[in-house]
Parts: sequence; C-alpha cells; structure tokens
Amino acid sequence: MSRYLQLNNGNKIPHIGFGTWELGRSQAANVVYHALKAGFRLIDTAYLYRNEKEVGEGIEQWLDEDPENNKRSEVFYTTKLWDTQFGYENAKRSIQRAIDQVQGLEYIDLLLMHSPNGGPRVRKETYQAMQEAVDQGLVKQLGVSSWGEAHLKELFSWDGLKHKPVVNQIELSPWCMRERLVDFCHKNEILTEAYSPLARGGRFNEEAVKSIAKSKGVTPAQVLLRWSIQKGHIPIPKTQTIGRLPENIDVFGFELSDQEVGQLDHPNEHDHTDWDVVNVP
Ligand SMILES: NC(=O)C1=CN([C@@H]2O[C@H](COP(=O)(O)OP(=O)(O)OC[C@H]3O[C@@H](n4cnc5c(N)ncnc54)[C@H](OP(=O)(O)O)[C@@H]3O)[C@@H](O)[C@H]2O)C=CC1
Ligand SMILES: O=C1Nc2ccccc2C1=O
Repeated sequence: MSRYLQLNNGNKIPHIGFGTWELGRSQAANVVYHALKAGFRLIDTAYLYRNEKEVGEGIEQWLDEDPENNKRSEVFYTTKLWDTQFGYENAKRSIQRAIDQVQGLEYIDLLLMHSPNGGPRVRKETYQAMQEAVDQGLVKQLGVSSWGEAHLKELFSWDGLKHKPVVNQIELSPWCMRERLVDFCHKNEILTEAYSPLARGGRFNEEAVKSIAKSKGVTPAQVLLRWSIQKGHIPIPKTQTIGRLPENIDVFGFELSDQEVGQLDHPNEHDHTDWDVVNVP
C-alpha cells in the first residue's frame, strides 16, 4: 500500500495526515513538529481552529532543523476558509490572511471550503476567489469539506470551474460510512479525506475493534486508521499526546482481511460525532 495517493491534477498527497483541531496555541507548534518527526507529512488545520500561525511555526521548526533533508516540498499544508470568510471579496482577503499566517511556508498546498453553507451563489463566489489564489501561485490545489453530491454536481456544471476540487473532507468511520457519497466522489476522481477517523476516541471498546486489534497485535486506533486507508480514504487523526504519534502513523505494516473490514463496517449507521452539513441547500 503506497504512502501517497495521486490527485486528479497529477500531484501526490500523503495517504494519512495529522489533524490539529483543539490543539491550543501553546501546544500546536510543538505537537506538529513532533508529528513531522514521527513521519506525518500532511498537516490539517483551519481558520476555525485558531492555530494556523502556530501550526506553521511547528512546520518551520522541522524544516529549519535539517534543511538538507527536511524539504518544504515534502510537507502538505492544508487549511480551510470558514463560513464567515465566504463570498468573493471576503474570501480574497481571507486567503491573503491565511498566507500571512504562515509566511515561512510560502504557499498553501491545499485550501478547502470548510462547508457548503451559504447557498449556490456564495459557494461559486468563494470558489472563484480560491481559483484565483491557485492562478496567483498562493495555493497549489483546492478542495471542499462536508460537500454532498448535490453541491459537487452544482460545481461541476458551473462554466467557471477551472480547478476541480481534489478532495472532499468528510466525517468517515465504520459508523459513518456515507457509501453513496464516497462512491460518487471516487467515480469523479475526488479523494475522500476522513475527518474524525478515530470517531473522536469513542469506539475503541467496540468488540470487533478490540478483537481484531488483539489478533493482529496492533491497537484499536491502528485498526480504525487501517480501515480508513483500505477504504481509499485519507484519515487525518488528531492527538495532543506526542507518545501516540508513532502508533498513529504506523499503519502500513499490516492489512485487514475482507472479512475483518466487513466486521467493522456499519453501513446503516449514521453516527456523526459533530456537525453534519452535507445536505444543506
Ligand atoms: N472538516 C471538518 O468539518 C472537520 C475536520 N476535522 C479534522 O479532522 C481531525 C481529526 O478529527 P478529530 O475530530 O480531532 O478526532 P479523531 O477521530 O482524530 O480523534 C481524536 C481523539 O482520539 C484520541 N486519540 C488519538 N490517537 C489515539 C490513540 N492512538 N489511542 C487512543 N486515543 C487516541 C485523541 O486523544 P488525545 O488528543 O488526548 O491524544 C482525541 O481524543 C481534526 O483534528 C481536524 O483536523 C474534524 C472535525 C470536523
Ligand atoms: O475540526 C473541526 N471540528 C469542528 C466542529 C464543528 C465544525 C467544524 C469543525 C472542524 O473542522
């Protein structure tokens, strides 16, 4: 199993990333630095998380530590425009702000619209501002988050679409599988990034998770991350515990059988752990 996937624009993306929601300003830089040291290369933040600057500092610390080996091109920095930053002029300003937060990184690898909120016009205006950021070289590629099939179809039919989204970041776990949406994304060459891939830590005691972990000699967290990878998703687990980072990245040395994947699957549950805006108008 490769540690990278190919995006629809030909670029590559790490098959696992590191989530930074709820990493406070005092800890974010240090944890992100250690995440990179442990082997994570995709770092996911957002305006909403109020830690973009510190996340950038953690990345720069890692780059500065060993410039011969730690290259900017190896890091895949993702941030997101929040709902209050939508609309053409607003998004233009907000993108510049996002760049200013991480000046040492020079560019954003992936910029996501954090939600489909706001309606068709706001979605297009915001996306237009994001496309211009790609044309200016500020951003390498674009994506969306919590977009449903209807939102994506609306974007595909827009004659202004120039830079197709490369990913849709949605909540995905064995208890929130969204099979139809995932299938639609994959058929349209949009990769699925799995947010809250550990179900926010709430499912480690499920019988199937525990027994598979035991039989494989891995941890429950590793079982959930491996499930995500085998479904073709890019999981972005978060931890504030530096000691858990090596465990969360070490998910390429074992495989779940089809039967084990089937034991974990709960296609008929829709147990999302936080907001669910996939079906907003
Ligand atoms: N686009 C969107 O709307 C959303 C995006 N996200 C993104 O997805 C990322 C991940 O999702 P998130 O909701 O944070 O939740 P996760 O599913 O990643 O779970 C995080 C929880 O799991 C615990 N944990 C992590 N690793 C282990 C381990 N090896 N063993 C035991 N417990 C562990 C963490 O504890 P501890 O930290 O104490 O170690 C924390 O409580 C976010 O950080 C964010 O970047 C999340 C929600 C919405
Ligand atoms: O990480 C996140 N946690 C959230 C909770 C509510 C809305 C958005 C988010 C995130 O992006």
